[in-house]
Amino acid sequence: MAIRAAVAGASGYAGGELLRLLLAHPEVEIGALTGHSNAGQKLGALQPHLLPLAERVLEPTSAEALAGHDVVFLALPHGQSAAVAQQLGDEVLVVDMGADFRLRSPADWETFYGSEHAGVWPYGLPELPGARAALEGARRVAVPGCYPTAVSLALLPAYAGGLAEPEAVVVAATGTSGAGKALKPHLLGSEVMGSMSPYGVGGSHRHTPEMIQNLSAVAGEQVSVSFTPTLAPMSRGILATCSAKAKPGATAAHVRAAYEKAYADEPFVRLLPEGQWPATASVYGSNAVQIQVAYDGAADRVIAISAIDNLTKGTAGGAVQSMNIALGLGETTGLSTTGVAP
Ligand SMILES: NC(=O)C1=CN([C@@H]2O[C@H](COP(=O)(O)OP(=O)(O)OC[C@H]3O[C@@H](n4cnc5c(N)ncnc54)[C@H](OP(=O)(O)O)[C@@H]3O)[C@@H](O)[C@H]2O)C=CC1
Ligand SMILES: CC(=O)N[C@@H](CCC(=O)OP(=O)(O)O)C(=O)O
Repeated sequence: MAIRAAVAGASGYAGGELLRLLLAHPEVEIGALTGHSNAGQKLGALQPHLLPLAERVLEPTSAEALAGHDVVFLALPHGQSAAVAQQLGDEVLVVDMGADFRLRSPADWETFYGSEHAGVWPYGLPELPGARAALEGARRVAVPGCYPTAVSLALLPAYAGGLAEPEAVVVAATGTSGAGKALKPHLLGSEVMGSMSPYGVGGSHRHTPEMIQNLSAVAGEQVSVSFTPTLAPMSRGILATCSAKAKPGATAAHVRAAYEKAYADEPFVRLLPEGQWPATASVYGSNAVQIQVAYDGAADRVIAISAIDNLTKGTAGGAVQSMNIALGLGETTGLSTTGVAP
């Protein structure tokens, strides 16, 4: 019997990408689709690339509209998920693509999001140690932020292998879809085209505590992350350049071996052959994470670079991968590592 899935926030970028993936998922039947200001509109007017769903009408987001499904995906702005989730019952799988249940520290939540902490759910980054076990049979899942996905996977083998000092420096470029569909003056075409610019500098980006949470758990010691996001003139993609000083005794061979071992059996993470470098174009529309690592002997630093599609592995693909694990389906069902090029 098909798994019936509802999508709240179906008019947004994350909801749209999720629906693209669910349309190709062999076990899923798409149920209710809800929106907010666009409730009452046909999906075809808002997500014209989703032709099979063009005639579907968005309902207002409510517990009644989302009732009667096996899975409810929440692709809502931060702070909106808890109130909806608590009305849905314990037996339904709720997959939250927002930030509300990602952070373990209430103090971090309050500092970076400025509201009351809603709680913590099993974290939907299966590649982290222990994460798959926590997701199996779960009925609540917090999908990671897009930057924390790219950065955590880039640095995981370095910290798990004890090869890097606990002071990471990350500079990452992202596409404009990361900011969602709502109108923002700094995201007008004329501001973004032909230019790259930093934002959220100096430890102020809300994904910083999530990266610290992930990397510290892997390293077994507190890791600091100096994170600088930049906006690039592309619709999708994240390229994260991450580095940390090497621990004494680390060599290029140790670093390569640690990365090969960490990702040998991961279906979506690909350590590229030496000499090849990740590119956002190579993972466009795919659930793949491309990674390359180098040891810079002159600076004695480990340099790890990852590329993901922020909307796919960075959000909707991670949500589907987590759903598959939670429901006992094959983890890769309905997901692809094949991108679109050129
Ligand atoms: N874009 C990305 O790359 C990523 C996004 N996410 C997360 O996914 C979630 C959605 O982001 P995204 O799709 O980019 O954002 P969008 O702005 O594109 O979409 C937001 C969605 O939420 C609905 N919505 C807006 N306000 C409310 C409200 N007050 N109550 C209920 N629904 C509301 C909108 O409905 P309507 O249009 O009808 O008003 C729309 O469907 C966010 O939490 C975001 O952090 C996570 C990782 C990456
Ligand atoms: C360009 C841009 O603004 N990108 C977003 C990406 C974050 C994101 O979408 O993730 P969550 O909202 O799920 O945490 C940002 O930096 O805030």
